[in-house]
Amino acid sequence: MLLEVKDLNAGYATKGKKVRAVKDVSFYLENDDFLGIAGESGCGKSTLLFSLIKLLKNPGKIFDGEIIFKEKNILNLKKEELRKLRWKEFSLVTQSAMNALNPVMKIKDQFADVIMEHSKIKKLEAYKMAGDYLELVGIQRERIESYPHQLSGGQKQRVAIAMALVFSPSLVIMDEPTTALDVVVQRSIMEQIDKIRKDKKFSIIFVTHDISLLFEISKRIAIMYAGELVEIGPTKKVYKTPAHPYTKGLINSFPKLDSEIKQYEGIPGKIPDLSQDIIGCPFMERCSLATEKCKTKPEFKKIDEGRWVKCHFPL
Ligand SMILES: Nc1ncnc2c1ncn2[C@@H]1O[C@H](COP(=O)(O)OP(=O)(O)OP(=O)(O)O)[C@@H](O)[C@H]1O
Repeated sequence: MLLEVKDLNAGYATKGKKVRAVKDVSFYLENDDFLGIAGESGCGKSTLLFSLIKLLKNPGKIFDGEIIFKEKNILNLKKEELRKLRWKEFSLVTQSAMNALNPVMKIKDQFADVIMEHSKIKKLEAYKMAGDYLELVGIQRERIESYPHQLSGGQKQRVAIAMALVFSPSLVIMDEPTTALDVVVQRSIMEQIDKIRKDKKFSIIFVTHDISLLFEISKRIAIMYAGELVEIGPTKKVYKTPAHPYTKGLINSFPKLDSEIKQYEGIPGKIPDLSQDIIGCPFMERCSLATEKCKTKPEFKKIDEGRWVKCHFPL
């Protein structure tokens, strides 16, 4: 087991208001796994990702729970211990990663900075690694001599991804890594990342608004609703036989590549206010199958091998 998350609660406490963006979330991640996280805007996906590697920024806070990464509870680690794990054991790629590149430094020196700060590797070797990793993500190695402004947006984002992979971490967290790019470039980058992942056998947790890409490319999928994890399982099975009514609604709300049907339905209603206490199932107000029982909180229960759902009446 690479990562185990137990009853994680996180969110934002400001001016007497507490937003519970991640509520009692539990799941695990194996080595060589590719977990996609789906859910509507504001359901807590980014808060969850940043909590996992303790990078939640103020006023964000982890309230309680456990995050066990390679048998260590991340939440008990001191700053210095955590710093040693970053880049080497886990790394992060965000939508704006490419903007974090220094405009007045050649790509090779940006690699060298990261590599030399976290290892005893010397400059020339770091330059060679920069070239190797650029090639890995589909950029000619000569481009290590370029400055960021000489690269396209897609290339810059590939550079940021290459940097996140340079120490072969076991876990790469990706929060909308390709959203700033056009759809064709997005797909091609994600397909390439998955190829590298399979080859090097690391794990990815991935968030994107492109739900069809998420369903196509991930091995397992987690569905979040109003801060809660409502379903998790192998992607193909979840797609074919969604167990939570919200998952079914979400699948019906995006166009399918394999279908003639051009019309797709949205889910009426909106996600509840996360600063209010939610009693019972958070999806109850929008669910056509809801009964009196849904006023009580459903448990996250196992329904099949590797599949869990939080619903009193799974489909
Ligand atoms: N700095 C903050 N202060 C207060 N509340 C916040 C802050 N950042 C996020 N939130 C709230 O936390 C909840 C979850 O936000 P989060 O960004 O994790 O969701 P998300 O699913 O990643 O959304 P999106 O898909 O739009 O990125 C939302 O209700 C959001 O308004």
